[in-house]
Amino acid sequence: MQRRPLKLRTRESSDHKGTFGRVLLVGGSRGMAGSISLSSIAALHTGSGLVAAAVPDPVLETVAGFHAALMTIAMPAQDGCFSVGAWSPLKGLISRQDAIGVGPGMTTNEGSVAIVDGLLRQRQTPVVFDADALNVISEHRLFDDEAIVRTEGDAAVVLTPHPGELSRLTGVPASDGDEQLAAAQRMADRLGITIVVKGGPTRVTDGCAPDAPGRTFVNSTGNPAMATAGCGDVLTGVITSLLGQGLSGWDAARLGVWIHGRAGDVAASAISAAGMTAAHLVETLAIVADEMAE
Ligand SMILES: NC(=O)C1=CN([C@@H]2O[C@H](COP(=O)(O)OP(=O)(O)OC[C@H]3O[C@@H](n4cnc5c(N)ncnc54)[C@H](O)[C@@H]3O)[C@@H](O)[C@H]2O)[C@@H](O)CC1
Ligand SMILES: Nc1ncnc2c1ncn2[C@@H]1O[C@H](COP(=O)(O)OP(=O)(O)O)[C@@H](O)[C@H]1O
Ligand SMILES: [Mg+2]
Repeated sequence: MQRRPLKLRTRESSDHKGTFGRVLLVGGSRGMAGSISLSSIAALHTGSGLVAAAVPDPVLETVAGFHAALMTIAMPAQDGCFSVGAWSPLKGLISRQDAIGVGPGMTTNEGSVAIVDGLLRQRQTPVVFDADALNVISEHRLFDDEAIVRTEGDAAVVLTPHPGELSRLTGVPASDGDEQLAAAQRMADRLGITIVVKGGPTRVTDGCAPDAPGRTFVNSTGNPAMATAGCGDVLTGVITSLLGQGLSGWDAARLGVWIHGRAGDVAASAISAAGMTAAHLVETLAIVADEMAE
């Protein structure tokens, strides 16, 4: 089996939905309802017990229509996106979640800024920041504030930038892969977080182990068929699910990119490199998910 980084335990008869975590995906907007739906369904297909999507009210029915098992929570909206009034009800949901994933399809409007800033300042629930959540961090330089640095005992923070998002976060051009990884390692060490540098191959770097600064994992799965809309949104749901199942940021990110790439490899050979979409990826994820525990 291609260098799986770690192994999940197998399921037992005494297990129940709570055993596998309750997670919340936050994102979506009119025109980008699919992104947060892919993240949410990916969390279900990675084994979460309970998954809800907190979305702007106008897209709730669209998101809910993607999967009967998915719960949806309507948030205050303006022009089809989160309004600044969305942070208050969302804040009230945090303590009940085992993990949160935020960013896919949310846009970088003022409602998104309030949500991302608030999720960065809380320390009790693990959070994956992806897509427009990363763009909000870049545009408003939220990482300049030392108050968001994670220390021992704080819940995990995992970032999942593609090279374009990482370029906005670090100022290092997407064309300079090695320097982008070095900048990500420095950022992970400074902030005490985990960063998934997506691409071919994907690398994971982590600053949470005092005795192993900048530790890095190079993923051995995945392929260019995954260069298609929504495949990163799927990964957000995978890592959120594994955080919700009790894994650390380092473990959830490494195992998450590994099983995500495995699903991409199986889907590409079953469908075709050009024809595969994120919809195929998220379905194949459900088929290969047990490889995390075999
Ligand atoms: N169905 C949906 O609702 C979808 C919504 N999406 C959302 O759309 C928003 C914008 O995300 P996008 O990623 O599409 O747009 P971005 O503008 O953030 O990133 C796309 C650009 O980033 C650069 N880039 C990305 N990967 C690169 C690489 N490996 N090497 C060099 N340059 C690279 C390229 O310039 C590319 O045009 C996000 O919120 C995302 O979640 C997308 O995920 C697509 C699907
Ligand atoms: N050439 C490639 N080889 C391996 N994986 C790839 C390749 N191109 C893209 N991917 C993977 O596909 C995903 C793309 O993420 P992203 O650009 O955020 O997609 P989206 O935002 O559209 O969902 C990442 O997980 C990335 O690692
Ligand atoms: Mg993306």
